[in-house]
Amino acid sequence: MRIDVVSIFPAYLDALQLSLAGKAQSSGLLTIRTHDLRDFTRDKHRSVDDTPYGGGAGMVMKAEPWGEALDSLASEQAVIVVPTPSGAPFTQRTAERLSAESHLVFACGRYEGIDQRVIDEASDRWRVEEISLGDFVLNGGEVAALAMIEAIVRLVPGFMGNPASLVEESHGEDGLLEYPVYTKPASWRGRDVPEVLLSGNHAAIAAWRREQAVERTRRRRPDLLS
Ligand SMILES: N#Cc1c(-c2ccc3ccn(Cc4cccnc4)c3c2)n[nH]c1N
Repeated sequence: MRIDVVSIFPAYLDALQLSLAGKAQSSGLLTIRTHDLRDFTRDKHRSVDDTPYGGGAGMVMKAEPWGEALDSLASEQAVIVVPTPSGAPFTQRTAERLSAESHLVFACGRYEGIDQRVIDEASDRWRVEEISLGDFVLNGGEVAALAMIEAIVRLVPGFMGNPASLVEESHGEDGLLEYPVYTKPASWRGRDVPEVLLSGNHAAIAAWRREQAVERTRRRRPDLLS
């Protein structure tokens, strides 16, 4: 999989070179490249924003640099992912679907957003997905792109050292939240690991974990049970 990320703050995405993403890149599973939108400007001030038509507060990202950037970076089979507060919710299903793609181009906006004509023109040439990380307001798309990319690349076959760790996950196939987890020591500050987890009785452990997952989901995310 190839991922290109375009931003006026490309250094925001440096974290992707760490941890698993960095390892996957060295193994050839994944190529992640970040790009500065200003490198696609043609004026001496390297302008990327201007005042909004129709008035209103803030600035809007100019169409020209984005057009040049997508022309240069997006392959025919690319999916253009546009993080935006007005997008469709990003879910585990979204991550699963995008993890099957060969090329993703993340367009990270700032200010009040990107000139709509960029999205409209791109939609005539590529698959475009406007996606929101959640119902809260960020100052730009970079943090959302980081989260989405991490959720996506960990599902790429061969990426996670132990694929089994992908099986029992919160928001996984059964739609429940994850059960509580414990490790050594068996007793810590007077708090003991639940006996069943030390029993070696795998059926009882599985039943306890399911019960915990259902109870946790009922308390924290009743919407997942409806
Ligand atoms: N995904 C996602 C997001 C964003 C987000 C993503 C991209 C941009 C580009 C600019 N802003 C600021 C801005 C703020 C308010 C209105 N319009 C724009 C962005 C916010 N905010 N919250 C999310 N879940």
